[in-house]
Amino acid sequence: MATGPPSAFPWASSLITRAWINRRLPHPNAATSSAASPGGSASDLRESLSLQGNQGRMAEIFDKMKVEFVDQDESVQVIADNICETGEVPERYVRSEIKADPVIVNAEALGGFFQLVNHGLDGGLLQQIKVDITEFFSLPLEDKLAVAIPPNGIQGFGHHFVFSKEQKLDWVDMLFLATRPVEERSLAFWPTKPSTLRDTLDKYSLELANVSAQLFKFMANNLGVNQEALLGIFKGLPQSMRINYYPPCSQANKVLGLSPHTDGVGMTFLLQVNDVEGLQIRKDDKWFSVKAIPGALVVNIGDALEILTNGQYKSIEHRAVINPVKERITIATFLSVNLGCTIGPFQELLKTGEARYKVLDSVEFTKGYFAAKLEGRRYLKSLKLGI
Ligand SMILES: O=C(O)CCC(=O)C(=O)O
Ligand SMILES: [Fe+2]
Repeated sequence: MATGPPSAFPWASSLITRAWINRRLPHPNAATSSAASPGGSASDLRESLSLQGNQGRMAEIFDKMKVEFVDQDESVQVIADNICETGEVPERYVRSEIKADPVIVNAEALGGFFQLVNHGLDGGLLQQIKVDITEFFSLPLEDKLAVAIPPNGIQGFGHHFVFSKEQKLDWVDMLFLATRPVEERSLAFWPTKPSTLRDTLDKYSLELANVSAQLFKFMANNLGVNQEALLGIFKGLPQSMRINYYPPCSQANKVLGLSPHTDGVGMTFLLQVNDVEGLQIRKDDKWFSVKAIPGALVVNIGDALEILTNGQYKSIEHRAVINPVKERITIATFLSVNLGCTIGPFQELLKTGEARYKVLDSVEFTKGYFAAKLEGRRYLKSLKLGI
Protein backbone atom coordinates (compact mmCIF):
# COMPACT_ATOMS: atom_id res chain seq x y z
CA MET A 1 0.00 0.00 0.00
CA ALA A 2 1.29 3.45 -0.76
CA THR A 3 2.55 5.52 2.13
CA GLY A 4 0.10 8.36 1.51
CA PRO A 5 -3.59 8.29 2.30
CA PRO A 6 -6.14 7.86 -0.44
CA SER A 7 -7.65 10.97 -1.93
CA ALA A 8 -10.88 10.44 0.01
CA PHE A 9 -9.02 11.60 3.11
CA PRO A 10 -7.47 15.01 2.40
CA TRP A 11 -7.44 15.77 6.12
CA ALA A 12 -5.40 12.63 6.72
CA SER A 13 -2.76 13.90 4.35
CA SER A 14 -2.42 17.03 6.45
CA LEU A 15 -2.01 14.77 9.49
CA ILE A 16 0.84 13.04 7.82
CA THR A 17 2.66 16.07 6.52
CA ARG A 18 2.27 18.19 9.64
CA ALA A 19 4.79 17.65 12.38
CA TRP A 20 2.58 15.90 14.88
CA ILE A 21 5.16 13.79 16.53
CA ASN A 22 5.13 14.08 20.33
CA ARG A 23 2.26 16.53 20.26
CA ARG A 24 -0.20 15.76 23.04
CA LEU A 25 -3.84 15.70 22.13
CA PRO A 26 -6.66 16.87 24.40
CA HIS A 27 -8.40 14.35 26.61
CA PRO A 28 -11.13 12.71 24.53
CA ASN A 29 -13.89 13.14 27.06
CA ALA A 30 -13.32 16.88 27.02
CA ALA A 31 -14.32 16.83 23.38
CA THR A 32 -17.37 14.66 23.76
CA SER A 33 -19.30 16.29 26.55
CA SER A 34 -22.13 17.63 24.41
CA ALA A 35 -23.42 14.85 22.26
CA ALA A 36 -25.88 15.25 19.47
CA SER A 37 -29.40 14.35 20.37
CA PRO A 38 -29.80 10.75 19.34
CA GLY A 39 -33.20 11.26 17.80
CA GLY A 40 -35.62 8.42 17.14
CA SER A 41 -37.41 6.46 19.83
CA ALA A 42 -35.36 4.64 22.41
CA SER A 43 -35.81 0.91 22.11
CA ASP A 44 -36.94 -1.21 25.04
CA LEU A 45 -33.70 -3.05 24.80
CA ARG A 46 -31.67 0.10 25.24
CA GLU A 47 -33.78 1.25 28.14
CA SER A 48 -33.57 -2.09 29.84
CA LEU A 49 -29.80 -1.86 29.67
CA SER A 50 -29.64 1.82 30.72
CA LEU A 51 -27.29 2.38 27.87
CA GLN A 52 -27.47 6.15 27.79
CA GLY A 53 -23.92 7.07 28.68
CA ASN A 54 -22.89 3.51 27.90
CA GLN A 55 -23.48 2.10 31.35
CA GLY A 56 -24.42 -1.42 30.19
CA ARG A 57 -21.90 -4.22 30.47
CA MET A 58 -20.79 -5.63 27.15
CA ALA A 59 -21.64 -9.20 28.13
CA GLU A 60 -25.12 -8.09 29.07
CA ILE A 61 -25.55 -6.39 25.73
CA PHE A 62 -24.57 -9.47 23.78
CA ASP A 63 -26.79 -11.56 25.96
CA LYS A 64 -29.77 -9.33 25.23
CA MET A 65 -28.92 -9.32 21.55
CA LYS A 66 -29.22 -13.09 21.55
CA VAL A 67 -25.91 -13.49 19.81
CA GLU A 68 -25.02 -17.13 20.36
CA PHE A 69 -21.58 -18.51 20.00
CA VAL A 70 -20.42 -22.11 19.91
CA ASP A 71 -17.67 -22.99 22.37
CA GLN A 72 -14.38 -23.63 20.68
CA ASP A 73 -11.68 -23.99 23.23
CA GLU A 74 -8.74 -25.28 21.22
CA SER A 75 -5.69 -23.11 20.67
CA VAL A 76 -4.54 -22.62 17.08
CA GLN A 77 -1.03 -22.14 18.35
CA VAL A 78 -1.12 -25.66 19.79
CA ILE A 79 -2.54 -27.06 16.53
CA ALA A 80 0.20 -25.25 14.59
CA ASP A 81 2.85 -26.85 16.80
CA ASN A 82 1.27 -30.30 16.30
CA ILE A 83 1.26 -30.00 12.52
CA CYS A 84 5.02 -30.38 12.60
CA GLU A 85 4.33 -33.96 13.73
CA THR A 86 1.15 -34.86 11.85
CA GLY A 87 1.73 -32.81 8.71
CA GLU A 88 -2.03 -32.29 8.33
CA VAL A 89 -4.10 -29.14 8.74
CA PRO A 90 -7.35 -30.15 10.50
CA GLU A 91 -10.29 -30.08 8.06
CA ARG A 92 -12.13 -27.30 9.89
CA TYR A 93 -9.30 -24.93 9.09
CA VAL A 94 -8.85 -25.87 5.42
CA ARG A 95 -10.17 -23.11 3.13
CA SER A 96 -10.71 -23.85 -0.50
CA GLU A 97 -11.42 -20.25 -1.46
CA ILE A 98 -7.91 -18.90 -1.07
CA LYS A 99 -6.38 -20.44 -4.16
CA ALA A 100 -9.08 -18.95 -6.37
CA ASP A 101 -8.38 -15.38 -5.19
CA PRO A 102 -6.03 -13.40 -7.37
CA VAL A 103 -3.62 -11.50 -5.17
CA ILE A 104 -1.61 -8.48 -6.16
CA VAL A 105 1.15 -7.64 -3.78
CA ASN A 106 1.62 -4.15 -2.31
CA ALA A 107 -1.46 -2.17 -3.15
CA GLU A 108 -1.37 1.47 -4.11
CA ALA A 109 -3.58 3.76 -2.05
CA LEU A 110 -7.11 2.40 -1.86
CA GLY A 111 -10.05 4.29 -0.39
CA GLY A 112 -11.13 3.35 3.11
CA PHE A 113 -7.69 2.47 4.45
CA PHE A 114 -4.82 4.79 5.24
CA GLN A 115 -1.68 4.72 7.34
CA LEU A 116 -1.21 7.25 10.08
CA VAL A 117 2.42 7.96 10.80
CA ASN A 118 2.39 11.22 12.74
CA HIS A 119 -0.03 9.94 15.32
CA GLY A 120 1.83 11.37 18.29
CA LEU A 121 1.95 8.03 20.16
CA ASP A 122 4.87 7.67 22.47
CA GLY A 123 7.53 5.42 20.91
CA GLY A 124 8.39 3.91 24.31
CA LEU A 125 4.76 2.94 24.89
CA LEU A 126 4.50 1.33 21.45
CA GLN A 127 7.65 -0.63 22.14
CA GLN A 128 6.34 -1.73 25.54
CA ILE A 129 3.00 -2.92 24.21
CA LYS A 130 4.75 -4.96 21.54
CA VAL A 131 6.99 -6.59 24.14
CA ASP A 132 4.11 -7.28 26.55
CA ILE A 133 1.77 -8.73 23.93
CA THR A 134 4.49 -10.94 22.47
CA GLU A 135 5.26 -12.19 25.97
CA PHE A 136 1.60 -12.93 26.68
CA PHE A 137 1.27 -15.15 23.62
CA SER A 138 4.48 -16.98 24.41
CA LEU A 139 3.17 -18.00 27.87
CA PRO A 140 2.20 -21.65 28.45
CA LEU A 141 -1.38 -22.36 27.35
CA GLU A 142 -2.66 -22.69 30.93
CA ASP A 143 -1.61 -19.11 31.68
CA LYS A 144 -3.52 -17.83 28.65
CA LEU A 145 -6.53 -19.94 29.59
CA ALA A 146 -6.67 -18.04 32.89
CA VAL A 147 -8.48 -15.38 30.81
CA ALA A 148 -10.33 -17.81 28.48
CA ILE A 149 -13.65 -16.74 26.94
CA PRO A 150 -16.48 -18.22 29.04
CA PRO A 151 -19.28 -20.19 27.31
CA ASN A 152 -21.19 -17.86 25.00
CA GLY A 153 -18.96 -15.00 26.10
CA ILE A 154 -17.19 -12.50 23.94
CA GLN A 155 -14.30 -11.16 26.00
CA GLY A 156 -11.15 -13.11 26.74
CA PHE A 157 -8.67 -15.44 25.07
CA GLY A 158 -9.64 -18.02 22.45
CA HIS A 159 -11.67 -18.36 19.27
CA HIS A 160 -14.10 -15.59 18.50
CA PHE A 161 -17.24 -15.45 16.42
CA VAL A 162 -17.81 -19.18 16.10
CA PHE A 163 -21.49 -19.37 15.28
CA SER A 164 -21.87 -23.02 14.28
CA LYS A 165 -20.18 -26.37 14.64
CA GLU A 166 -19.79 -26.61 10.86
CA GLN A 167 -18.27 -23.19 10.30
CA LYS A 168 -14.70 -23.07 9.02
CA LEU A 169 -12.32 -21.69 11.59
CA ASP A 170 -9.77 -18.94 11.30
CA TRP A 171 -6.13 -19.63 11.95
CA VAL A 172 -5.81 -17.27 14.90
CA ASP A 173 -5.88 -17.10 18.69
CA MET A 174 -7.36 -13.86 19.97
CA LEU A 175 -7.63 -11.85 23.12
CA PHE A 176 -10.69 -9.61 22.96
CA LEU A 177 -11.27 -6.87 25.56
CA ALA A 178 -13.67 -3.99 26.06
CA THR A 179 -11.27 -1.16 26.85
CA ARG A 180 -13.31 2.07 27.04
CA PRO A 181 -15.13 3.71 28.69
CA VAL A 182 -13.03 2.57 31.62
CA GLU A 183 -16.10 1.54 33.65
CA GLU A 184 -16.99 -0.98 30.91
CA ARG A 185 -13.85 -3.01 31.53
CA SER A 186 -14.08 -6.54 32.90
CA LEU A 187 -10.68 -6.87 34.49
CA ALA A 188 -11.19 -10.61 34.94
CA PHE A 189 -10.24 -10.90 31.26
CA TRP A 190 -7.21 -8.63 31.46
CA PRO A 191 -4.13 -10.86 31.78
CA THR A 192 -1.97 -10.44 34.85
CA LYS A 193 1.02 -11.92 33.03
CA PRO A 194 3.25 -10.26 32.05
CA SER A 195 2.86 -7.95 35.03
CA THR A 196 3.14 -4.75 32.98
CA LEU A 197 0.49 -5.70 30.39
CA ARG A 198 -2.57 -4.22 32.09
CA ASP A 199 -0.92 -0.87 32.62
CA THR A 200 0.45 -0.79 29.07
CA LEU A 201 -2.96 -1.61 27.60
CA ASP A 202 -4.55 1.11 29.71
CA LYS A 203 -2.08 3.73 28.46
CA TYR A 204 -2.33 2.59 24.85
CA SER A 205 -6.11 2.66 25.04
CA LEU A 206 -6.08 6.28 26.28
CA GLU A 207 -3.64 7.36 23.58
CA LEU A 208 -5.82 5.86 20.88
CA ALA A 209 -8.91 7.50 22.34
CA ASN A 210 -7.10 10.82 21.99
CA VAL A 211 -6.09 10.10 18.40
CA SER A 212 -9.60 9.04 17.46
CA ALA A 213 -11.17 12.17 18.97
CA GLN A 214 -8.74 14.25 16.92
CA LEU A 215 -9.45 12.29 13.75
CA PHE A 216 -13.19 12.76 14.19
CA LYS A 217 -12.64 16.51 14.31
CA PHE A 218 -10.67 16.41 11.08
CA MET A 219 -13.34 14.25 9.50
CA ALA A 220 -16.16 16.58 10.57
CA ASN A 221 -14.34 19.53 8.99
CA ASN A 222 -13.58 17.58 5.86
CA LEU A 223 -17.18 16.46 5.47
CA GLY A 224 -18.72 19.75 6.49
CA VAL A 225 -20.78 18.17 9.26
CA ASN A 226 -21.27 19.44 12.79
CA GLN A 227 -18.31 18.36 14.95
CA GLU A 228 -20.44 17.84 18.04
CA ALA A 229 -22.90 15.72 16.10
CA LEU A 230 -20.15 13.41 14.86
CA LEU A 231 -18.50 13.21 18.28
CA GLY A 232 -21.94 12.64 19.82
CA ILE A 233 -22.42 9.44 17.84
CA PHE A 234 -19.19 8.21 19.43
CA LYS A 235 -19.94 9.64 22.86
CA GLY A 236 -17.62 8.20 25.52
CA LEU A 237 -15.42 6.86 22.68
CA PRO A 238 -16.50 3.22 23.14
CA GLN A 239 -13.44 1.15 22.39
CA SER A 240 -12.48 -2.51 22.28
CA MET A 241 -9.32 -4.35 21.31
CA ARG A 242 -8.85 -7.59 19.45
CA ILE A 243 -5.31 -8.80 19.83
CA ASN A 244 -4.61 -11.35 17.11
CA TYR A 245 -1.96 -14.05 17.26
CA TYR A 246 -1.56 -15.80 13.90
CA PRO A 247 0.69 -18.86 14.25
CA PRO A 248 2.78 -19.76 11.19
CA CYS A 249 1.46 -22.63 9.07
CA SER A 250 3.68 -24.65 6.79
CA GLN A 251 0.61 -25.02 4.54
CA ALA A 252 -0.23 -21.34 4.68
CA ASN A 253 -2.15 -21.45 1.40
CA LYS A 254 -4.73 -23.78 3.01
CA VAL A 255 -5.71 -21.58 5.95
CA LEU A 256 -6.98 -18.04 6.55
CA GLY A 257 -5.96 -15.93 9.53
CA LEU A 258 -9.14 -13.89 9.45
CA SER A 259 -12.08 -14.44 7.08
CA PRO A 260 -13.09 -11.60 4.75
CA HIS A 261 -15.13 -9.03 6.69
CA THR A 262 -15.77 -5.38 7.17
CA ASP A 263 -15.54 -3.84 10.64
CA GLY A 264 -18.95 -2.89 11.99
CA VAL A 265 -17.55 0.01 13.96
CA GLY A 266 -16.70 3.66 13.25
CA MET A 267 -13.04 3.10 12.58
CA THR A 268 -10.27 0.66 13.43
CA PHE A 269 -6.62 1.25 14.26
CA LEU A 270 -4.32 -1.64 13.49
CA LEU A 271 -0.88 -1.88 15.05
CA GLN A 272 1.49 -4.50 13.70
CA VAL A 273 3.28 -5.92 16.72
CA ASN A 274 5.97 -7.59 14.65
CA ASP A 275 7.03 -6.85 11.09
CA VAL A 276 5.22 -9.76 9.44
CA GLU A 277 2.72 -8.71 6.75
CA GLY A 278 -0.63 -10.41 6.29
CA LEU A 279 -3.41 -7.83 5.98
CA GLN A 280 -5.13 -7.80 2.60
CA ILE A 281 -7.90 -5.56 1.32
CA ARG A 282 -10.35 -6.23 -1.47
CA LYS A 283 -10.94 -3.98 -4.41
CA ASP A 284 -12.64 -4.92 -7.70
CA ASP A 285 -12.55 -8.58 -6.68
CA LYS A 286 -8.81 -8.57 -6.21
CA TRP A 287 -6.95 -8.86 -2.94
CA PHE A 288 -4.20 -6.34 -2.25
CA SER A 289 -1.53 -6.82 0.40
CA VAL A 290 -0.95 -3.93 2.76
CA LYS A 291 2.66 -3.14 3.45
CA ALA A 292 2.65 -1.47 6.83
CA ILE A 293 4.99 1.45 7.36
CA PRO A 294 7.08 0.79 10.48
CA GLY A 295 5.61 2.73 13.41
CA ALA A 296 2.42 3.57 11.50
CA LEU A 297 -1.13 2.80 12.53
CA VAL A 298 -3.20 1.34 9.72
CA VAL A 299 -6.60 3.02 9.98
CA ASN A 300 -9.72 1.76 8.29
CA ILE A 301 -13.25 3.04 8.09
CA GLY A 302 -15.98 0.78 9.47
CA ASP A 303 -19.59 0.22 8.38
CA ALA A 304 -21.01 2.79 10.81
CA LEU A 305 -18.90 5.60 9.37
CA GLU A 306 -19.73 4.60 5.80
CA ILE A 307 -23.42 4.97 6.66
CA LEU A 308 -22.99 8.20 8.61
CA THR A 309 -21.07 9.77 5.72
CA ASN A 310 -23.66 8.49 3.21
CA GLY A 311 -20.94 6.50 1.49
CA GLN A 312 -18.35 9.27 1.20
CA TYR A 313 -16.01 7.19 3.35
CA LYS A 314 -15.94 3.50 2.50
CA SER A 315 -15.76 0.46 4.72
CA ILE A 316 -13.50 -1.90 2.81
CA GLU A 317 -13.56 -5.67 3.00
CA HIS A 318 -10.35 -7.11 4.37
CA ARG A 319 -8.85 -10.35 5.64
CA ALA A 320 -5.62 -11.68 7.13
CA VAL A 321 -3.42 -14.35 5.56
CA ILE A 322 -0.81 -16.55 7.21
CA ASN A 323 2.94 -16.66 6.89
CA PRO A 324 4.43 -20.15 6.36
CA VAL A 325 7.29 -19.68 8.82
CA LYS A 326 6.72 -16.65 10.99
CA GLU A 327 4.10 -15.87 13.61
CA ARG A 328 2.22 -12.61 13.12
CA ILE A 329 0.74 -10.47 15.90
CA THR A 330 -1.53 -7.45 15.52
CA ILE A 331 -3.66 -5.27 17.78
CA ALA A 332 -6.91 -4.04 16.25
CA THR A 333 -8.50 -1.23 18.27
CA PHE A 334 -12.14 -0.59 17.39
CA LEU A 335 -13.90 2.69 17.92
CA SER A 336 -17.62 1.90 18.17
CA VAL A 337 -20.76 3.99 18.13
CA ASN A 338 -22.43 4.80 21.40
CA LEU A 339 -25.28 2.36 21.96
CA GLY A 340 -27.67 5.18 22.69
CA CYS A 341 -27.95 6.80 19.30
CA THR A 342 -29.29 6.46 15.79
CA ILE A 343 -27.15 5.55 12.78
CA GLY A 344 -28.04 7.12 9.47
CA PRO A 345 -26.54 9.55 6.95
CA PHE A 346 -25.90 13.03 8.36
CA GLN A 347 -28.58 15.51 7.28
CA GLU A 348 -25.93 17.98 6.11
CA LEU A 349 -24.77 15.42 3.55
CA LEU A 350 -28.22 14.98 2.06
CA LYS A 351 -28.54 18.52 0.72
CA THR A 352 -27.06 17.54 -2.61
CA GLY A 353 -28.20 13.95 -2.91
CA GLU A 354 -30.43 11.15 -1.70
CA ALA A 355 -29.83 9.08 1.44
CA ARG A 356 -28.15 5.87 0.36
CA TYR A 357 -28.52 3.97 3.64
CA LYS A 358 -31.31 3.10 6.05
CA VAL A 359 -31.52 4.79 9.43
CA LEU A 360 -31.49 2.49 12.43
CA ASP A 361 -31.02 2.36 16.14
CA SER A 362 -27.40 1.66 17.10
CA VAL A 363 -28.34 -1.41 19.14
CA GLU A 364 -30.27 -2.80 16.17
CA PHE A 365 -27.34 -1.94 13.95
CA THR A 366 -24.87 -3.85 16.14
CA LYS A 367 -27.25 -6.77 16.49
CA GLY A 368 -27.60 -6.96 12.69
CA TYR A 369 -23.85 -6.89 12.23
CA PHE A 370 -23.44 -10.00 14.35
CA ALA A 371 -26.50 -11.68 12.85
CA ALA A 372 -24.83 -11.34 9.43
CA LYS A 373 -21.96 -13.39 10.93
CA LEU A 374 -19.21 -11.12 9.73
CA GLU A 375 -19.54 -12.23 6.13
CA GLY A 376 -17.81 -9.76 3.88
CA ARG A 377 -19.88 -6.71 2.97
CA ARG A 378 -23.19 -8.55 3.17
CA TYR A 379 -24.57 -6.61 6.13
CA LEU A 380 -23.65 -3.20 4.77
CA LYS A 381 -25.25 -4.08 1.45
CA SER A 382 -28.48 -4.99 3.24
CA LEU A 383 -28.62 -1.47 4.67
CA LYS A 384 -28.31 0.23 1.29
CA LEU A 385 -31.34 1.95 -0.18
CA GLY A 386 -32.41 1.76 -3.80
CA ILE A 387 -30.45 -1.33 -4.74
O1 LIG B 1 -4.64 -8.60 11.79
C1 LIG B 1 -4.97 -8.02 10.76
O2 LIG B 1 -4.20 -7.75 9.85
C2 LIG B 1 -6.41 -7.63 10.56
C3 LIG B 1 -7.22 -7.59 11.83
C4 LIG B 1 -8.64 -7.24 11.58
O3 LIG B 1 -9.08 -6.97 10.50
C5 LIG B 1 -9.58 -7.25 12.72
O4 LIG B 1 -9.18 -7.66 13.83
O5 LIG B 1 -10.75 -6.85 12.49
FE1 LIG C 1 -11.07 -6.09 10.60
